[in-house]
Amino acid sequence: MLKVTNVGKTYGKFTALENINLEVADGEFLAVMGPSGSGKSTLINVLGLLDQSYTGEYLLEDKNYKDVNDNELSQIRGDQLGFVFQNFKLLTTYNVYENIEIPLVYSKKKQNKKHEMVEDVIKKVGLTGKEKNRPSELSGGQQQRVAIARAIVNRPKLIIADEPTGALDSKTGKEIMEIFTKLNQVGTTIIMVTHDSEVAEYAMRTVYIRDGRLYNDEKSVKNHD
Ligand SMILES: Nc1ncnc2c1ncn2[C@@H]1O[C@H](COP(=O)(O)OP(=O)(O)OP(=O)(O)O)[C@@H](O)[C@H]1O
Repeated sequence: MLKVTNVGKTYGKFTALENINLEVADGEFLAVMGPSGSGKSTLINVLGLLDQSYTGEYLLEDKNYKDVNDNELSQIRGDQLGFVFQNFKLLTTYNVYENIEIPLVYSKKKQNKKHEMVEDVIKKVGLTGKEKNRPSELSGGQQQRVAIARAIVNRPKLIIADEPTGALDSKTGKEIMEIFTKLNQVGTTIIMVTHDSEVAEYAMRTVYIRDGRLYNDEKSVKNHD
């Protein structure tokens, strides 16, 4: 799915990522753990094609998008990637259906096909009957379900989730992780940032980031100190 080779990122004199090497296979479910400020979001921004100003090489499905312009990049993001964030990032004036439909707005698919795709993901995340509700009328867990439905409606190859359970109580968080597990079981590749080791257990593999460096296991992080 993707290969990161010797990637680095600086903000002025500050090194946020250093010599990152990472390969993620098709169908993997990877958790990225690390303390606050360790570089998790910075890494995810590179992987999600949201930040092009890094050094080293990042290949997504063997392609290097470093010199692609912003317009093309947002199209590639829309076609190939699905994003889920801690604070859901739903549009408050849109209802559930309209929020989920957003990634399909520029798609050339027929209207009835789009409708079918939206209804299909609404069913998958268990929100049937809530189509007309606004986000403010939903619980946190339901809002995250909307965000997941929006992330998967275009059938992306890769889902990038940044602390998807961070704003949820543990029971609701578990329900959300069960949705991710099911998506992974049907072949979706997932990269998830989390602070929570219980949440990371849903992933097949965990990598650790500390001071902008990536480690394959917790022991090697500790040995580094
Ligand atoms: N735009 C920026 N300008 C300068 N420094 C930045 C910028 N963005 C992030 N940083 C710094 O880079 C480091 C890594 O930040 P990043 O947001 O990737 O951490 P994180 O691991 O995602 O943290 P958290 O878990 O708190 O979200 C931090 O020390 C942060 O202060």
